[in-house]
Amino acid sequence: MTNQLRVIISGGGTGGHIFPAISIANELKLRYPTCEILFVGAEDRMEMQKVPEAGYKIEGLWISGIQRRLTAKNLLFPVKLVKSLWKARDIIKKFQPDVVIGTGGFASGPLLQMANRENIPTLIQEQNSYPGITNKLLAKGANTICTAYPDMERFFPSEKIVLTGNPVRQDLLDVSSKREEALAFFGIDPAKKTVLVLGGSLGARKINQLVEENLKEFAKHDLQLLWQTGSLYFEEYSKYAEKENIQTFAFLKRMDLAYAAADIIISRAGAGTVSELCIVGKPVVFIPSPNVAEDHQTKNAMAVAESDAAIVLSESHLEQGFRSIFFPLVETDEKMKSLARNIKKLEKPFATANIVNEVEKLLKTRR
Ligand SMILES: CC(=O)N[C@H]1[C@@H](OP(=O)(O)OP(=O)(O)OC[C@H]2O[C@@H](n3ccc(=O)[nH]c3=O)[C@H](O)[C@@H]2O)O[C@H](CO)[C@@H](O)[C@@H]1O
Repeated sequence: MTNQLRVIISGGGTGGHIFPAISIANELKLRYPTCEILFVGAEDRMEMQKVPEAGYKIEGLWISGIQRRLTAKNLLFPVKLVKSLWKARDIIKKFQPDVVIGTGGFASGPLLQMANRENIPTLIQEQNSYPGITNKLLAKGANTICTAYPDMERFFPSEKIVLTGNPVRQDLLDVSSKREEALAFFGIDPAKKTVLVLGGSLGARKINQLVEENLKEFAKHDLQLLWQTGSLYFEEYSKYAEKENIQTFAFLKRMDLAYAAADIIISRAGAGTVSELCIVGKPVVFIPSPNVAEDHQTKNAMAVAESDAAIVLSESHLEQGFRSIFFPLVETDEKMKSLARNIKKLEKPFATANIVNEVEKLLKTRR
């Protein structure tokens, strides 16, 4: 290792892989202010915008996942993979990292694969209770595997696993002190309850439809909405923002303030969001996406619900279940408070620090 620490972090495709990567980078910068950090992502995905916004350099690989159907994209996959492996090797040779960290998503595949070949130590971070395909493939070559859920020995070699929790951005750690700032930022009425609606980093069509169908009910209960539609659906739903008490967002840049303003949250159950909601400590109604591998969002949400710390509604029960559960809940202060108290007990605020401790252990082996 040279004097100046050099780290490559690779992950992306969705916010669920990008934001953990950025949190780890921020913690590294805090401990090693002069360290050089390079991100590697997939050329046309969200990380190419979010990472520079967070102040880091990123290089893109021409890579995507394999679709389950036979498509033109699939036919291109082997070509993309070979080109990405070459580019990953060039990046590694040029940047000379001391350690490479992967947070999941397709770009981390070729990058960590090449790092393994060059004998550079690698650490992977798995956010979910059911691992993504890239991390499953990379586990064999990785030195350390940081997980957020117990019992991951089913998927990964047990001697490499360290249960750390999911990294959460530093600015989300103290939302309780930001209530006033948040109300002013969104210009909302402190006398009314605020419902924050989250569809995950890409937005959720089903949740948007649910909110649209219930707009009159929200108004009847005097609730104001901060509604993250996702950029794909923003045009369709932004028209409602002309109504009083409704604000729509393609993507919320100040999640800290959105969480701080909320009295209750309706949300998808992506692993990162679940970890953040435990730290935020507010009542949550989860509507897990049924369209993810092994139904892992339901497992993420159920892990919280088992401690009486959140309500879980499956998409197939929304029509019968949502109105009869959500609106009475908003009006039952005791239940709202107990959900908030219980979810807070599940927080893991030191996950990022623990992951960087593991990175440091790997660096020592290299010295
Ligand atoms: C459809 C899909 O494949 N979802 C997966 C994806 O979810 P997704 O990309 O939605 O990821 P998460 O729920 O884990 O994290 C979302 C992140 O985006 C941030 N955020 C979200 C909305 C917004 O407007 N602003 C903002 O900053 C959240 O604060 C959070 O940090 O990755 C997760 C982690 O691997 C998985 O558990 C999910 O199943």
